[in-house]
Amino acid sequence: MSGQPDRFAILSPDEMGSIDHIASRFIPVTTLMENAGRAVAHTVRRFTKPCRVLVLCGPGNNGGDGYVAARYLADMGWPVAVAALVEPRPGSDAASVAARFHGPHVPFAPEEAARVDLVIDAVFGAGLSRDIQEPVPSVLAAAKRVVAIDMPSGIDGATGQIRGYARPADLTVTFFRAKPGHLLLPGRQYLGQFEVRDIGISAATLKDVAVTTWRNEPGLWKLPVLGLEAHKYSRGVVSLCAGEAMPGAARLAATSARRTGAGLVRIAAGKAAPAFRLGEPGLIIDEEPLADLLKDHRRRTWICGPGLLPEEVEQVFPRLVAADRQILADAGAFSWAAGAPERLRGAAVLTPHAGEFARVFGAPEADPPAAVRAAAKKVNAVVVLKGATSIIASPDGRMALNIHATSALGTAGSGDTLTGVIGALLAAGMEPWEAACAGVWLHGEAALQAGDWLIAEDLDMHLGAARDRATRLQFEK
Ligand SMILES: NC(=O)C1=CN([C@@H]2O[C@H](COP(=O)(O)OP(=O)(O)OC[C@H]3O[C@@H](n4cnc5c(N)ncnc54)[C@H](O)[C@@H]3O)[C@@H](O)[C@H]2O)[C@@H](O)CC1
Ligand SMILES: [K+]
Repeated sequence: MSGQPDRFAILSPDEMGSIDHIASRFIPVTTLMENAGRAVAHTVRRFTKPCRVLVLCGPGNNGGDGYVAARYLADMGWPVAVAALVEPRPGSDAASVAARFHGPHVPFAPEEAARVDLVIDAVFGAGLSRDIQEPVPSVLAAAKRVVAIDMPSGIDGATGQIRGYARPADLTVTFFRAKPGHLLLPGRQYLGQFEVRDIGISAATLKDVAVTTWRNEPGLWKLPVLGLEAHKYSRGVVSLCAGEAMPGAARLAATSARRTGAGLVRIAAGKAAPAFRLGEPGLIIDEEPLADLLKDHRRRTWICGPGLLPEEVEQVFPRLVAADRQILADAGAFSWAAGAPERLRGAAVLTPHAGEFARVFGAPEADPPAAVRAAAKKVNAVVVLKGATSIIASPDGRMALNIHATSALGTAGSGDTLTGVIGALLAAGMEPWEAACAGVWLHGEAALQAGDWLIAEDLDMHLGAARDRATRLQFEK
């Protein structure tokens, strides 16, 4: 796809399979496997002092990596045995590396796993194609410590979902690039320490697969620069629709938009104006009818939803669409569009949390990334599914996964703050998917700085420092 940096690429197991296939034109699969197994052995050596190891090997190439790791550890003098769930298919690459392990083979049984200090899980990786079954769960459960190769067996690399059973690992070593299942929950919680190791595959191979998914980091996007001639209109005007019921939500969004560099933030409050007049002196409150406010074409970006009741959204959202405004929809907009996602067509960005997403589009079930991508296509808008791992999907197919955040963001009002942050970046002229990605990262960084007991208002005070950090990081290679 477009020019997003390769270093942030995330590859689905199928895409990784294509990369392996392309790489194997230049490097034999057995060499890739050799590199993978050696990388695991070296990572294990750094992870723990020498101890008794059992390597659990499955029938495919993940098992192949396991046989190689076993040989390297044995060569280092560690006591190592292998237990094969199923022997690799004769003539396969895995069979060829398995033949080079000359140490002991023991039964694939819980007693064997319990006897050793460390189990290396090379049962299934990218090839996991169905729920795992006994004896795999009992054997993994009996282990004292586990190092997983590529992915803890049972975690779906594409979705992070558990296929039947998974045992949390203490260390997971994957190759070349992370997979979605490493970032998405619950998979992310099963990795322990996580390492991505080079196995000799060139980044140039990424050009041959259409990468569509990236880790959300500065450099995936770049923040607007404050030019010498900047003025409040060039920096961007953010307008918010507000109501009487929950003025706090609109104020939080307005303040964070101001703290994210918006030149001017105005609240279209109508009858609710008195509720806002005693607020921050730098906020402009408009009482005029929306139709009059929309005559001002400098007011391009509108936030619609925080603090609004569904019937209030009904009054304003269609008019904003008719006036061809750039709309960021949140909160009340999702109650208004419950079960009717087509109502949100015309918005540029939607920022639902899981409950709101389910209300509008249905629950994402077993494949959240696919569900968010489908939702973005359906409404032709960028959709941010907010959560511990936020998923940011564009209707053109690009998707970013954000883990740069903290669960301390699970506090009232932090979603309104995010809306303001993204609104300001939109108003500054960032392309919607990039604005959404940057907003989610800045919001996460502000929260990391604010600490575990943050309240939504605290985030504002850290947005400037979050911006500085993003600006530094976005030019790193
Ligand atoms: N293809 C390559 O060039 C390379 C692959 N690598 C490794 O190879 C792995 C992928 O290898 P494979 O594609 O062979 O896949 P796996 O080794 O993950 O598993 C595939 C095998 O497991 C079986 N299987 C899948 N789910 C099962 C279940 N629930 N119960 C029982 N059997 C099940 C399949 O029928 C197949 O025989 C990666 O995870 C990585 O560790 C590395 O060696 C680097 C090079
Ligand atoms: K594994």
